[in-house]
Amino acid sequence: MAKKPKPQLRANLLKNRSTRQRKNDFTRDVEVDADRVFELKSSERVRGRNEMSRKRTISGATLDGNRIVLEIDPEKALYGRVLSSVGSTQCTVQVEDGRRFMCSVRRIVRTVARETRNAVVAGDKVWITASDETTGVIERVEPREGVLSRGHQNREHILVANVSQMLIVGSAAQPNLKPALIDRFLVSAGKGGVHPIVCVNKIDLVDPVELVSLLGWYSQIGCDVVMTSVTTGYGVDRLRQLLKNEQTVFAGQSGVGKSSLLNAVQPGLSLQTGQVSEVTQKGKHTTRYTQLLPLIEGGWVVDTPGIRQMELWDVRPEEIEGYFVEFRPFVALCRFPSCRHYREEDCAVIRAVQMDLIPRVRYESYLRMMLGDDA
Ligand SMILES: Nc1nc2c(ncn2[C@@H]2O[C@H](COP(=O)(O)OP(=O)(O)OP(=O)(O)O)[C@@H](O)[C@H]2O)c(=O)[nH]1
Ligand SMILES: [Zn+2]
Repeated sequence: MAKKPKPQLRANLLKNRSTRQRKNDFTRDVEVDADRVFELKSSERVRGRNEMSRKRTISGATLDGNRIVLEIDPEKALYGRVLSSVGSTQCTVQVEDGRRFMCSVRRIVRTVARETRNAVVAGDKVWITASDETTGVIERVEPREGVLSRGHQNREHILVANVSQMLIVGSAAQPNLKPALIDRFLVSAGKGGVHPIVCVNKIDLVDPVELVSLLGWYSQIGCDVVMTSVTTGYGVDRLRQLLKNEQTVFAGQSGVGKSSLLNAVQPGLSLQTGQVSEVTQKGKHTTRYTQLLPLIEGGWVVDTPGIRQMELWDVRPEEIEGYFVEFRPFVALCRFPSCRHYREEDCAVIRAVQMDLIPRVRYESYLRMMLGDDA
């Protein structure tokens, strides 16, 4: 039987390396599709075609709607998850049967990625072919859901992909609970499209009744809420249940007990924090990178310094209001459509705060974020 020809896809690719250019060999229809695929920024689109883009034929790819899908060999390919990616070239992938492979990335995978730097990131679901027992090549990256990133648009740096929830850890005391910080993390979770869980640890140090009203508010705006004490073991089982089969990023200020909680959930977990030595012109540095820690009961957690310090995640001031979900019923009632709910006349949000329909702590968090006061 004649061998089925490999599907071919002609696409207008962002030029990411300088090889020969082909001119005048495009068809208009495909070109439009390809533009959609790459969602070129308008600034890039107005540049001369020869400067920024060129035509290429990709063998072994098909178009699924707007997306280029790279062909894989179903007999050979293994499905897995990227546990860590150092410099986006050396990726550790754990496949479904639990084996781990150190993988490089097939060049075409970078070529079809919208941004080469983010072609493969920790958390990605990928198809690989094994070269031997311990090494392999990444052949395809599945579409991402729940992406935590830093920076904007074409300067975006994706920290971790396919996160389903964020565990926002605070401590009842030592250090004191900081609702403003919890609220910042909530905005980040909202922006990344991941479900928030508010965890208040060290409840052995206070009377839990003091926390009920605040935590009630968090529960009302759709967060899961859990109180824990690593010292007494209170709440640890419930936390373990919340983490099971989920992809969870740990966030929270230093000293609140994130590492202690990880170890309480699964002994030894927090010791696995990733570290690499990097030699640069300024000498040798130790860089910690994003690493997924698989849970024995299913799912995985991410606990990385870069992700813990969420103040790095830029959210524009005018975006913030949208992440304070309890403001929503009132925003439309403000006199000015552009109301920032700060000093404007006839602001329905401020009225709602005065009537205790919106908790004052949440409103204060909003103002701090909107006005850029991180103190
Ligand atoms: N009383 C009390 N102390 C706790 C509890 N959980 C953690 N601690 C203590 O709090 C301190 C900080 O805990 P860590 O687990 O290192 O906190 P962390 O959030 O990982 O801190 P960073 O690594 O700096 O981000 C340690 O001395 C822990 O023993 C708790 O539930 N109750
Ligand atoms: Zn207003």
